[in-house]
Amino acid sequence: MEVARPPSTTGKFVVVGGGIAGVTCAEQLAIQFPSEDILLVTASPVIKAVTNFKQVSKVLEEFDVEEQPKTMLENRFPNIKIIESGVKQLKSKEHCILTGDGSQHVYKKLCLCAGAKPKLICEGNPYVLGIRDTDSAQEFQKQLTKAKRIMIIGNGGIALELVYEIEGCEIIWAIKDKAIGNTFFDAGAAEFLTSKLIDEKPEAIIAHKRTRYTTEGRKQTKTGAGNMGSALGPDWHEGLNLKGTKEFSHKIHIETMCEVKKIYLQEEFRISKKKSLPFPRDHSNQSVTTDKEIWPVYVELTNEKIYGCDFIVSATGVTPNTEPFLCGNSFDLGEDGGLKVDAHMHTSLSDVYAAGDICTASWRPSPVWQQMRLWTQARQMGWYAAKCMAAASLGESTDMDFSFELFAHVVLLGKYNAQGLGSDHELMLRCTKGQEYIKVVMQNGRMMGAVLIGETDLEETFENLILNQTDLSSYGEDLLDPNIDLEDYFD
Ligand SMILES: Cc1cc2nc3c(=O)[nH]c(=O)nc-3n(C[C@H](O)[C@H](O)[C@H](O)COP(=O)(O)OP(=O)(O)OC[C@H]3O[C@@H](n4cnc5c(N)ncnc54)[C@H](O)[C@@H]3O)c2cc1C
Ligand SMILES: NC(=O)C1=CN([C@@H]2O[C@H](COP(=O)(O)OP(=O)(O)OC[C@H]3O[C@@H](n4cnc5c(N)ncnc54)[C@H](OP(=O)(O)O)[C@@H]3O)[C@@H](O)[C@H]2O)C=CC1
Repeated sequence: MEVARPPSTTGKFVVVGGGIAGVTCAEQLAIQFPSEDILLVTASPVIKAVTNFKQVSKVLEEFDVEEQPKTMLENRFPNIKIIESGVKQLKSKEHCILTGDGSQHVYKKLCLCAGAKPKLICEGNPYVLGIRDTDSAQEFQKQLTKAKRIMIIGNGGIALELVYEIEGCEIIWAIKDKAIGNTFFDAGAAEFLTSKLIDEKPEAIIAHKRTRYTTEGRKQTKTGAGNMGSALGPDWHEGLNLKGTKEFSHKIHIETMCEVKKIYLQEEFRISKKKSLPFPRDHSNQSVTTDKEIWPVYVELTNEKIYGCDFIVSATGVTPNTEPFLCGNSFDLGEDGGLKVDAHMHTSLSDVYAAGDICTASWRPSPVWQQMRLWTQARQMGWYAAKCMAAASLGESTDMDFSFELFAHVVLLGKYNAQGLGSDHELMLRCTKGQEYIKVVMQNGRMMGAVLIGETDLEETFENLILNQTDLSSYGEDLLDPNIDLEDYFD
């Protein structure tokens, strides 16, 4: 009897992942090698493409991201062949990958761009949700329409956006830090934002002006059970109705400096005979009042408070999605579990590159750059990985891309939170309540980073000051004097 043999391909370049990093990498390879077939293997039926890209200044960039059917990419680049199947195994010694549909694809150079997945506070609990892709965002929306109260854990990008966006549902927001938004802002910026929480949505304040995100036919793009879609991005909640069962707009209570100690399901909680707290309206009698409502799930915090809720959102960061590639391969991994890459986006395995959320940048970074798992960096890394793969295959050398000279993301520049600068730095602030918040981080008279919230028009000037490491000691505090037009001085 004849046994059907799995299809097999041989390509010079194979890219895994249909997110920003993988698609940008495949596009660049397709441009550089128009007569070669570039194989893009992805688990999701839709891909993420960068459109309307504009270099605003040396490092600041503006672009839109579109979720598109894969045929659109193949039409734009006829030499890109997309295979919709998840990689199950990497056989790095044989230079091939095996996919879920039973095929085998041989590569000369491979770039892994399989993204990351939510790092949940508790795996396998149906009341603990993470948000990553279109499917998980829709599941969250579905649960929210039935909810009266939810708990949000985490103090990063997703939590910050959710607390502003959700309406008609009580939110208990539990954070490890003293102030909100710690991943992106310091306490001063957080206070500026908190005072606005009541009257304005953050987009108006943080001005997500550099990236826009659109989906084509969101409903038709389900990835199906078990398959991971690519990560969402700015405006991901547009088109989702983030409304609970109640009529009010926002009701948020923040519990600071605490973590989750234990999660009880309803029955476990009943047996434990512990008491849960109502939504805190009056802090003075919080300790004596108990919640009469029966909730599906209860969360005990490390500050001993217990709240019942409909479900919990674990917005507690991501873990690089390395699992399908590790078996039988001795990759060097970063502390965060990502595939370590060198200054040429090359992993520790021969001819295997990585870019985007899956990788951990392990080169010696510029003093004003750090890795953050963001869209902007996924695009830059995908583009640069393609450049390095092309150069290596042509026997040419490459210089580190300029985008890694200075960290720049929306309103944040360089070491905006004095990351890694030790105690030997100064902060200067200019804040006009409700209008602008400007912070600069100075070290030895040089600007190392900045936060610019509001219409400050200082982005380019500050970018130049940081990149050039101009000696600003003679200006002292006048640097932020609103009567001095900095642009005239330094542009
Ligand atoms: C809710 C949310 C909001 C965000 N908002 C912002 C924002 O405002 N600004 C910003 O800069 N960043 C934002 N981010 C972060 C940003 O989306 C990610 O950093 C970026 O998209 C990562 O791109 P990537 O290509 O590395 O990975 P992903 O986009 O995760 O793509 C990974 C791809 O790999 C595929 N894949 C996975 N496993 C396999 C496998 N085994 N075989 C084949 N294919 C596989 C997936 O299907 C997917 O196509 C947000 C993230 C989330 C979750
Ligand atoms: N506007 C933007 O740029 C946005 C970007 N994103 C990106 O999407 C990805 C996922 O977002 P998100 O989940 O918010 O991740 P982030 O990495 O932004 O934030 C995670 C937050 O959770 C905290 N945390 C981690 N573990 C625990 C724990 N066990 N208990 C309590 N708190 C914990 C972290 O604190 P600590 O750091 O102290 O560990 C941090 O405050 C990230 O890559 C993020 O950058 C998402 C939305 C918007």
